[in-house]
Amino acid sequence: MKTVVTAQQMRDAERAVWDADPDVDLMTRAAAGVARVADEMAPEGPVLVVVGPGNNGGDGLFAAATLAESREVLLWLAAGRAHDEGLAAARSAGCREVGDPASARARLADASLVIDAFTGLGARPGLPPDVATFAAACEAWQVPVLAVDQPSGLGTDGGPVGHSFNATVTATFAARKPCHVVEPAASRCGDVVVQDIGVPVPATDLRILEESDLANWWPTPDAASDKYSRGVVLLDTGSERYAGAALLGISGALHAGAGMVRYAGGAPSGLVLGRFPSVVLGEGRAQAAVVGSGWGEPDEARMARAVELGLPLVVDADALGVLPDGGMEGWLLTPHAGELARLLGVGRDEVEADPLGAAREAARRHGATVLLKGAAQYVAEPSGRVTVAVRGPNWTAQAGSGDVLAGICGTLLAAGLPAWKAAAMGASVQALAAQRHPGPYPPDRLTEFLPTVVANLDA
Ligand SMILES: NC(=O)C1=CN([C@@H]2O[C@H](COP(=O)(O)OP(=O)(O)OC[C@H]3O[C@@H](n4cnc5c(N)ncnc54)[C@H](OP(=O)(O)O)[C@@H]3O)[C@@H](O)[C@H]2O)[C@@H](O)CC1
Ligand SMILES: Nc1ncnc2c1ncn2[C@@H]1O[C@H](COP(=O)(O)OP(=O)(O)O)[C@@H](O)[C@H]1O
Ligand SMILES: [K+]
Repeated sequence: MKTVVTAQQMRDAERAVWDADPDVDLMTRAAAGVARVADEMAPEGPVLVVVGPGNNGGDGLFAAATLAESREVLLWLAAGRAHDEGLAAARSAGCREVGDPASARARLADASLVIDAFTGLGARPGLPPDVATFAAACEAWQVPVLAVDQPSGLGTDGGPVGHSFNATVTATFAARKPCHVVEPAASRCGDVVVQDIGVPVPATDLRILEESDLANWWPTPDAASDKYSRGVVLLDTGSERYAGAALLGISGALHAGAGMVRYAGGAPSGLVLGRFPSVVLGEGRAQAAVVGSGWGEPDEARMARAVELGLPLVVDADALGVLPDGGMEGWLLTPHAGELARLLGVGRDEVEADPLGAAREAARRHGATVLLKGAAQYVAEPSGRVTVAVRGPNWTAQAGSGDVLAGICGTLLAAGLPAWKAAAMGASVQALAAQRHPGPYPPDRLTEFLPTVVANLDA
């Protein structure tokens, strides 16, 4: 798991380092990391550095000075002022300056790399018009962009995206910031490289899951295991009309390694058994249940029966419209952005502009864990802690992916994992399966890759 820190948390962590040793030179370390990544991205050709007025520009200037030892480096002082010592170092290393925005844009024709060192932790969202035009030109001409700390124009802590750089690679320091992992900003960051600059990272309430976590936590049976101890998951999903949802959820549950899958939903039993003969029909002892996928409509009576089971529930799709008033501790709600908007009584655009805030609010209000599904997937707990799942390729945006995911999460809940882990691991393993088996595969085919992905998880 990797911690994500806000701008303020990062500044506090840096201050603690300086308090301990006032002479420590964090900027030199940061700049060295930037220069290294720049050389890896584009080993030769002119580099154009967009220099802002603060320390982010300072990082860019010291990196420029290093790069100028072996290649042509141009500076655009886009704010008209710049970090004094950094500028002196870059000038004495032989960097040349472009005088105005039009000349900077003209140099894009032969630049092999643009380094965006306009703003970082001190950024106000948005860009001055000249810089916004330049950023758009980089995108239009497909010039690789290395963003220092973050693409300028984004708010460090996330939020709506206006004019900003669209980075190929972002080199950040000590830890990722919310803009690197939370949409819509995350999609502007490209590959995020974290440079260690000797600033210890504090624990926070936002973190991202990694493959090694899956490897360490995946419930693996041992000699003492039997089908019951591994976890029985009950699915009350599907209907005559949406029978496929039942098959998809069952496939997810079985391929994630359920000890037993019971099916007590509305899909024809012949269809279920014809496809999955190991499924046991009807209710019975179980450790977790999955409800809502493919019901076709919110159904209060069906929800009431599920509540009576007294099990931790995965609540998906139509069942999200008939949540009980309370008593959902240990449950997992799995809305996509539209369903979360309905839960909160706000517009979908509001959820999309602040997915983290929306997921946290729903978890707090309902006293349950919330997995907000989409390109980036966030698992919010009632305490406010959020875990971001491993990201998958965008072709998994297809009907049925959510049904499969609910089944996977059901299996993990039944195996005894807490709801946040079941959700973050379930979403991540589905993403890894899609990453490792480039499709597009339909969601049920993708479930067949889950066992090999689990068997080969890299610790
Ligand atoms: N802390 C450390 O020592 C370390 C920090 N490091 C580096 O320093 C970075 C933080 O530096 P920082 O605090 O100087 O802020 P920075 O991001 O350069 O921006 C502030 C300036 O930008 C301006 N400005 C803001 N938004 C704007 C906009 N939309 N449009 C136009 N202007 C805008 C703003 O103007 P003002 O708000 O004053 O009008 C102010 O002048 C950090 O990200 C990392 O790269 C590393 O070296 C490691 C050690
Ligand atoms: N942009 C995207 N990139 C990658 N995966 C996505 C994206 N959007 C959605 N998904 C996938 O689709 C799932 C959500 O599916 P959902 O809308 O609930 O489908 P359904 O209800 O039809 O099964 C997510 O969990 C994720 O796996
Ligand atoms: K930047």
